[in-house]
Amino acid sequence: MKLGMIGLGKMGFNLVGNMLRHQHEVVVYDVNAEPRQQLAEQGAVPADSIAELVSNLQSPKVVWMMVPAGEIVDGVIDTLIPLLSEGDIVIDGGNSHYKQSLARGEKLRAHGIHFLDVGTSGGTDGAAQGGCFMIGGNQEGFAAIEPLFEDIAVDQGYLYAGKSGSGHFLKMIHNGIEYGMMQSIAEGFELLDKSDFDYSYEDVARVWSHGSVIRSWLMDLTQNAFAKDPKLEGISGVMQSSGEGKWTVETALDLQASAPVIAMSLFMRYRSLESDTFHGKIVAALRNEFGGHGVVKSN
Ligand SMILES: O=C(CO)[C@H](O)[C@H](O)COP(=O)(O)O
Repeated sequence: MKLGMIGLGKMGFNLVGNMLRHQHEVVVYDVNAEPRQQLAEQGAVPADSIAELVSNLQSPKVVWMMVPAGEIVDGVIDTLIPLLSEGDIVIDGGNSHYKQSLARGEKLRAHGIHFLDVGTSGGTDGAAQGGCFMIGGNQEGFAAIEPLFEDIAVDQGYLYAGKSGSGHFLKMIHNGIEYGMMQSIAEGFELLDKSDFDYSYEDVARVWSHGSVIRSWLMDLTQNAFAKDPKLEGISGVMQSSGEGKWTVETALDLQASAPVIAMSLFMRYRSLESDTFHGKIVAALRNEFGGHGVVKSN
């Protein structure tokens, strides 16, 4: 099929490569000219603007957005609306908040445009070789492009989950699980590191990756990371986050559901951004006040 891709960062770029390998025709646009040019060399049709991209498509026009979550998504949708017609399909494959996807679905529905909110997982390799897609939104729109997902997903790696928002909700929960799993793996290795035993962490990750209950892609990636740097001395322990863990915890609070592992994983990320804390000083001061316990003086 023929479709347009807006946003050629790591994920969008690799998805286009995957689509081209499966003989789909892809018209590509990004604010940066370089990835457009690189993909043109692989057979994509480069466009200099969103309007040019849309004019290169046939009805029903299918436009996939792979741009950073937030205002940029709304900006692209506002640009697309006057360029599209009833029955056309807009896909948001980024990590948007599901509530925003619900609202965007409504907005596009008012123009007769189908909207699909698609959570995309599998990292950059998955995007290039076969990813995992969690799809919400208009069922008619999904049915029209299901063959695309059959091609670009790993075997059984796509799911039409239901109404608008359900794809991005599923991806948000997936990322919450991801936080908890990564934190748990990390804590296990921290305990090994603090013990009296002398382990090769690469070997440990390898053996845990083979037949153990905790074997997983994340464990494979742990092995890869230790293979490159046996004690990870080249990187600091600052753990950034881009919002999905926070949204998962906010959702747990809204639902009055308990999600302690995911919540603590999120807070551990925040803690890693600070080298010292005011609350730490207070607890240390109080221990000193009530028990005369020693404090570490600051420089
Ligand atoms: O969606 C992803 C993986 O599934 C992205 O890599 C996302 O950035 C991960 O979340 P965070 O940046 O908060 O760790």
